[in-house]
Amino acid sequence: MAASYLVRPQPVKVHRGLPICHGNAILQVKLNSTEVTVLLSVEQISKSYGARKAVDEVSFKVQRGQTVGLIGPNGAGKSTTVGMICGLLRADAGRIVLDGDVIGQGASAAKRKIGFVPQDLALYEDLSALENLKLFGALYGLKGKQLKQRCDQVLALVNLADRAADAPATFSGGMKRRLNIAAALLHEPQLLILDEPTVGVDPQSRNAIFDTLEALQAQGHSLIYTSHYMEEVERLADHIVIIDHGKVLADETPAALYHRLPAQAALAVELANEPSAALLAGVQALDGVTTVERSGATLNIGLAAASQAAPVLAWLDGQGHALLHFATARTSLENIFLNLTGRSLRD
Ligand SMILES: Nc1ncnc2c1ncn2[C@@H]1O[C@H](COP(=O)(O)OP(=O)(O)OP(=O)(O)O)[C@@H](O)[C@H]1O
Repeated sequence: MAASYLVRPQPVKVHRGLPICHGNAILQVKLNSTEVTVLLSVEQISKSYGARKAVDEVSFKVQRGQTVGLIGPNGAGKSTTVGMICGLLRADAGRIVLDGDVIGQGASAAKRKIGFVPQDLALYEDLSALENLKLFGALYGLKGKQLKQRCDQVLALVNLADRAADAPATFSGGMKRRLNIAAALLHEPQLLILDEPTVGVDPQSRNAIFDTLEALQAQGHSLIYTSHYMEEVERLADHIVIIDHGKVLADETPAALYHRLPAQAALAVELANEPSAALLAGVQALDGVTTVERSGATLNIGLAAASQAAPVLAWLDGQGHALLHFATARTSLENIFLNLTGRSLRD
């Protein structure tokens, strides 16, 4: 809250959640630094559509300069949650505080601090990319030299400067999405919210979107990124909020989530012959083995630590099994949802 400050601090540059202190700017803050770095506080928000509770007492925070990944399967409540944060939907209960101001219905200064990239593209297909941006910029009250300057800056940021004169009708899905991101950045929001920005986008364009988002992160922007792909959220997010049936199941750093997984490493061993049930039971009984599955002649083994791979291989060798091939890998965070719910993130 603005009232939390003894003196409102000078603009403090942040990078990935850490304030970069200039002079004694940060010393002017009365309360502890944790409160000062919180940009968005989502506090027990709920929303029902008729009898269906889409969002059920969801809480999380976004620190300045941080990227929060909001992940959950289809229908988990992600879009409803970000819709309430943007003030597009009214929460039935709870409150949302952005930079000290409560987000409500109607136009407000607080909402101007948010840039929103919705799931459905919002572009005029037949206007040029630049004309689209000029239109959105004008809606935000930008004009003249400032509007032109911001259009050029955001086009460069999303790597579309050379396509400024072309219409989105001629763009790939990924390029349209990047133009949509550019439009959301025109008014220099403090928080950029992207709702599943890679849906319907090919892998190359997906990488171009990630490049854009990583450039924004390097500039100290704060992001909320919703997805049902764990590897996307893992790549981008400093903090991951897992949501299912409208409820928060976990709210942690990727590293902390990894620690919640029983298996930290995966070992795949291809044998000359299909392994017997007795062999599977033998592997399962070894120290550090969390899971064993058989796929044809390959054993897929979950390990509590990567260091347990060598004793498992030695044991198999000792049983007289010819090992044709083996490979180890870090376990995937994708498994955390399965671990928390017993279901897979995607059907
Ligand atoms: N306008 C609406 N009217 C009625 N029910 C809705 C409406 N919008 C969403 N829902 C329901 O609310 C729940 C949460 O939907 P929401 O779109 O927030 O989930 P999501 O996690 O964003 O899913 P997706 O990844 O499919 O977009 C779902 O059960 C959905 O069917």
